[in-house]
Amino acid sequence: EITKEQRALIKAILDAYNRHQIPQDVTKKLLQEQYSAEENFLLLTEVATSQVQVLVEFTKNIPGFLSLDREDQIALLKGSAVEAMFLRSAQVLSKKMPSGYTEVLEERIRKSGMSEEFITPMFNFYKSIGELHMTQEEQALLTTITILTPDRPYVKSHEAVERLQETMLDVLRKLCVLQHPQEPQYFARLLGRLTELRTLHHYHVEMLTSWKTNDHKFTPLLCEIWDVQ
Ligand SMILES: Cc1cccc(C)c1-c1noc(C(C)C)c1COc1ccc(-c2ccc3cc(C(=O)O)ncc3c2)cc1
Repeated sequence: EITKEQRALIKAILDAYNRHQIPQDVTKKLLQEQYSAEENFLLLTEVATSQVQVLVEFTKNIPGFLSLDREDQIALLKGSAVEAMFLRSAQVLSKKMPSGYTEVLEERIRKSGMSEEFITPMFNFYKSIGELHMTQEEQALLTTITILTPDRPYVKSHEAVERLQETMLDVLRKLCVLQHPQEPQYFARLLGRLTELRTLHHYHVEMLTSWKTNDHKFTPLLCEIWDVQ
C-alpha cells in the first residue's frame, strides 16, 4: 500500500543518503594516525566537520526542505546535526567492517578526552541501534525524520516542518510493516531511538563544555553549527 509518490520519495532520499559520503581520505586517517587523546580528538573533529558538510548536502536533497523558510532551514540543521551524527556514527559502528575500522573508531571515541559518564550512554545507544538491523532506507528515513523535527529552537513555521515530517513518518511506518512483518512493534522501536537521541544531545552539550574547559579547539564549521565559543 506504498503509493507511487511514496516510492519516489524513498528513492530520492536513499539516493541522497548514499550519494553524500565522507571522503575516503578522511575516514582512512582514522585507521592510520597514531593514538593519543589529542590525536584522537583532532581526528574526530576532522571527521565530524566532514560529516557536517555531508549532512548539509544530504539535507538540501530532502524533497520539500528547500521550500521551507530559509532561517528555519538553518534552525533545523543546527538543531539536528548532533543527532544525525549520532545516527550516522551508530550505523558505522554497528557494522562489523572488514578493515577493523569499527574497533578503531570505537577506540578513538573512547579515548578522546570525554568523561566516562557520556561514554556509557553513547555506547548503549550504538548497541541498541545495532540490534535493530535497520535497512538503508530505514536509516535514511530516520535521519530525515530527525532533521525535520519541528520543535527545534528558533523554528518559526512549526506547521510547515510538521507536515513534512509527517509525510516521512507515514512512509517509514509503511516501510517497517513491509520490511519487518514479523515485528509489528518495529516502527515504534525506531521512534524510541529518536527519544534516546534527544538525551544524547543533552549529554553532548555537556561534552562540548568540558572539552572547551580543557581548551580543546573546534573547526569554524563546528563552532557555527554547535554555537561553541
Ligand atoms: C563523539 C561523537 C559521537 C557521536 C556524535 C558526535 C557529534 C560525536 C562528536 N562530538 O564531538 C566530536 C568531535 C568534534 C570531537 C564528535 C565526533 O563526531 C563524529 C561524527 C561522525 C563520525 C563518523 C565516523 C566514521 C564514518 C564513516 C563513514 C563511512 O565509512 O561511510 N561515514 C560517516 C562516518 C562518521 C565520527 C565521529
